[in-house]
Amino acid sequence: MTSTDPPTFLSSLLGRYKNSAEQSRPFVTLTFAQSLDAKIAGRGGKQLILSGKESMVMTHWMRTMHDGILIGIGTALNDDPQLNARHLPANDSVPSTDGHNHPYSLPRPIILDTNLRFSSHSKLLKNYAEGKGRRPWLICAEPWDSSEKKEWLHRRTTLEKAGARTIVLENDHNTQDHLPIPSVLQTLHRLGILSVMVEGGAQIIRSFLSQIAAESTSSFVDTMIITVAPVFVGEDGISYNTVSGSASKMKHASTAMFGQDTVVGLIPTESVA
Ligand SMILES: NC(=O)C1=CN([C@@H]2O[C@H](COP(=O)(O)OP(=O)(O)OC[C@H]3O[C@@H](n4cnc5c(N)ncnc54)[C@H](OP(=O)(O)O)[C@@H]3O)[C@@H](O)[C@H]2O)C=CC1
Ligand SMILES: Nc1nc(O)c(N)c(N[C@@H]2O[C@H](COP(=O)(O)O)[C@@H](O)[C@H]2O)n1
Repeated sequence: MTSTDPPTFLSSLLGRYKNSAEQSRPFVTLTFAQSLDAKIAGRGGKQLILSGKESMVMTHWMRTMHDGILIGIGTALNDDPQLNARHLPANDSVPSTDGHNHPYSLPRPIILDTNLRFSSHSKLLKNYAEGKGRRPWLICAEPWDSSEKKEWLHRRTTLEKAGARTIVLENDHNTQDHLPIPSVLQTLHRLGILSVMVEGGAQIIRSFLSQIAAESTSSFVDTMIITVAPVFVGEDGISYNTVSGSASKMKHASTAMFGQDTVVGLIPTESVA
């Protein structure tokens, strides 16, 4: 392995993603970093850098191995993330594969944002405007209440002018509920996203775990990659909470150490390892 190759841990897990005509959704990797006491953020949602340098580099490799990277609007507003691969080694000998000014293939940022609360001053939009990142996609839904429509349309115009692409989900749901994961995935697949890395936060992780729990097999998550940092956050930290019925659907595939962090890979129970 050279410094310009992804870790074997990732290529073994994600090399299973082979597209076929029967596939109607992207391959899904659910991934996040947690503490020993299963917290993903600090008190009141304060962003915590739990991953050490080595596992953060691993996460950035993982980003380059997916067509899309999906987060919830809670994470987008709280963390103002960049979702790029800036921790990877500079390598001028590798040409950009996606027309942007960087040597690695960057995933498409995708934000589940029903009501278009995303900020037009976000780092994702700034990076896109500067040619340093892909155009972010916002998945949203029209409000059912017609009195909210005008404001919603105004926000949509503002965000599109700032560079975002808005994707309005078919109106088969109520905006009081979360965007339905199956239609989000089908829509992404139709738009050419064949693999997606789901990075969080807490509610998004919970929605995907609920989806796993609801199916007889894990037909919505192909791989879970969890970085466990050797720290305790304490009881006022934010947890995603386990979802009853999801645990038995995923089984251990491999574990690797990246610096001081333990990174665990899980695959659907019915898969052949
Ligand atoms: N340690 C780690 O690896 C990570 C930690 N984090 C942390 O997580 C925290 C943010 O988590 P949280 O506040 O829960 O926000 P999320 O990022 O999970 O976003 C939740 C919001 O997304 C929207 N949404 C739309 N569709 C769905 C759906 N199907 N399921 C769930 N949400 C949906 C909802 O807002 P609406 O109805 O308005 O659309 C919802 O309130 C931050 O503290 C961040 O630092 C985040 C990522 C990784
Ligand atoms: N792998 C990982 N380790 C942590 O310790 C984290 N806090 C996160 N968070 C996720 O990464 C996003 C920040 O990305 P950028 O550094 O801005 O590119 C954050 O929003 C979470 O999605 N991940």
